[in-house]
Amino acid sequence: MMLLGAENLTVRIGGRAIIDNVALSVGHGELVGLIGPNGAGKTTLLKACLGLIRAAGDVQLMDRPLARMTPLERARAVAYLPQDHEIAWAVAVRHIVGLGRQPWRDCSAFGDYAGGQIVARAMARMGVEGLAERRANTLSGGERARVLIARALAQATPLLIADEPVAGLDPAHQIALMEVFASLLNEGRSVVCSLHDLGLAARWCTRLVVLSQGCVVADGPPSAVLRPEILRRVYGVEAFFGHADGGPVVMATGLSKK
Ligand SMILES: Nc1ncnc2c1ncn2[C@@H]1O[C@H](COP(=O)(O)OP(=O)(O)OP(=O)(O)O)[C@@H](O)[C@H]1O
Repeated sequence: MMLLGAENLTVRIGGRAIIDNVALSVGHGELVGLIGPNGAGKTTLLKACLGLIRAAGDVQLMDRPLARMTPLERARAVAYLPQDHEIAWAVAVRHIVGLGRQPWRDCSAFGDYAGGQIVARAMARMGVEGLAERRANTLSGGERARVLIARALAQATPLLIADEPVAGLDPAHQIALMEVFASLLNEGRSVVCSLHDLGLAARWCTRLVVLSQGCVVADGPPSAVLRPEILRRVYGVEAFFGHADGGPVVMATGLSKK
């Protein structure tokens, strides 16, 4: 079963194809990094896969047409972390994370017990247990991001779609987050996340999809995708490629000569 299957996906805004005939499929146990320059269409593609914007083409979630799923069915299939990490409400962090349980409210045979455990686990995974009673609108940017990721984890969906989840996180929290994502794969769950950090993409993702001007220009394992000619063509950068303990290292070192 595919968790996500998108075909012939096209998004037109103001007469321009922002997403141009894209195919994207995600199976179980994949950590897919969506990379590409600013304005390539990453956010638009993720939103189209979630049914959040109008798109032509076919999207299936767990082998079912997205268009025919109810909002509740969608919420049980996929969790979404938007790029904007705003929390306007002055409510306790544990309530924000608890919102992730909303799609499952009526189906626990044990009342709130199982849901409470899942919320606690999600907060522990993201290291925000100590913030449980804090008002969410008093958090730092990085804390807010981690709380919202915990909320998405509490939704306990097979698929998590995260738009730039590491933005605003310090290096330790970036790595911790990628470790959390990787740990979901053992449970058969999958993550699709847009990333700007090629080093994280190289080291943690099982697969990279490169978007450029609304088109997928590469799709494969990081070692096949993060090649000098692709980075030069797509980003206009030269990069350092190396190896360190535990995996590959990629870092943009300069702009390519025009
Ligand atoms: N509602 C809209 N109206 C006009 N243009 C739009 C709209 N939404 C997106 N675009 C344009 O579509 C293109 C793709 O935007 P998108 O946000 O998907 O890119 P992105 O790859 O996520 O970029 P970034 O890395 O900067 O976040 C951009 O040129 C953007 O200006």
